[in-house]
Amino acid sequence: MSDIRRVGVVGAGLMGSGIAEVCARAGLDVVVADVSAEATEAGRGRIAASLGKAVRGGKLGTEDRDAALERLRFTTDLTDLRDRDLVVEAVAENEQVKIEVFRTLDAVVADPRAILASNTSSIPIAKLATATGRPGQVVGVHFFNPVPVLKLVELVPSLLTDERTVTRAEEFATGTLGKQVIRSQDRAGFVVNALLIPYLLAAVRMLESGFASAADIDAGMVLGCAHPMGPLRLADLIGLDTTRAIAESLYAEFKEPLYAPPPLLLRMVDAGLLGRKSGRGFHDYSS
Ligand SMILES: NC(=O)c1ccc[n+]([C@@H]2O[C@H](COP(=O)([O-])OP(=O)(O)OC[C@H]3O[C@@H](n4cnc5c(N)ncnc54)[C@H](O)[C@@H]3O)[C@@H](O)[C@H]2O)c1
Repeated sequence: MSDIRRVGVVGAGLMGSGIAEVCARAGLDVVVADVSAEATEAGRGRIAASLGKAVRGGKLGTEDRDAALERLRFTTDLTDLRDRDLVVEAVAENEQVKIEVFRTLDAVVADPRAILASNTSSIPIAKLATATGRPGQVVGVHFFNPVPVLKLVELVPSLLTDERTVTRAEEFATGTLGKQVIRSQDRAGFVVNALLIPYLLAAVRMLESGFASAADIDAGMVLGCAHPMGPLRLADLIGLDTTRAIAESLYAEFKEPLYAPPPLLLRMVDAGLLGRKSGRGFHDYSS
């Protein structure tokens, strides 16, 4: 049984709010930090909406929903994470921003045994670990979107992670959160994104070249391959800024053209068309 009871989550976006929700539903005390009150309020709203959906779907009782909400606190001050046993970083996919967060967590989190985990999709864990004075305690714990629904967690030790940290993180993900774990070496993209992102980028290139419409590309993979959603809708769900950032990390690591983000994806992010979270991406979500 995991000894981790007090969890911190940095970043209250799509993933941070999902991670905070599953931790609160598992009975843990959770503090969620973001840069502004607007961001923490948006995170709180996302969690409340997701819990409401679980209640309506008969997966959660109203008392359990209320108890989960009571276990969550929100802050804009990372020093509120001082007493945490585990902190999961889920800020934007930007190496410099993440390194700064890890430096601060290293200075703030009091227990030297506490685990500092990253939900990064593609940034090497070793780079985040060496920003701290406790690289043995830093590990990748990569959840999937939507976190309350998808079972998988990729566990990514760096060359510097202690085996005890890996075991504790695995016990937490499986025993406490009920997730299924696969292990990956510390390579950009780990297992799933190294396979998934080239496929999503190929769909963007297909659209960009006029080969087929967005609706037909998505319908092709849903109806022809029984995928639950097509690649362009999936990129919209991940967020086009996040998809672009993961592709850039993969390209920087492997220098393979199949990982290079196509110009259409770059321009859509420049234009603020980020997918579902902004209301428009390859498809329209405004209504
Ligand atoms: N979107 C996905 O499908 C998905 C899946 C798995 C992993 N991830 C990874 O999870 C991480 C977060 O992605 P997301 O989709 O939740 O992004 P998002 O844009 O929805 O949320 C990022 C949040 O981080 C906050 N933030 C930025 N800088 C911060 C700082 N210095 N301190 C505190 N908060 C800060 C932002 O205000 C925002 O609320 C990324 O590393 C991403 O690669 C994303």
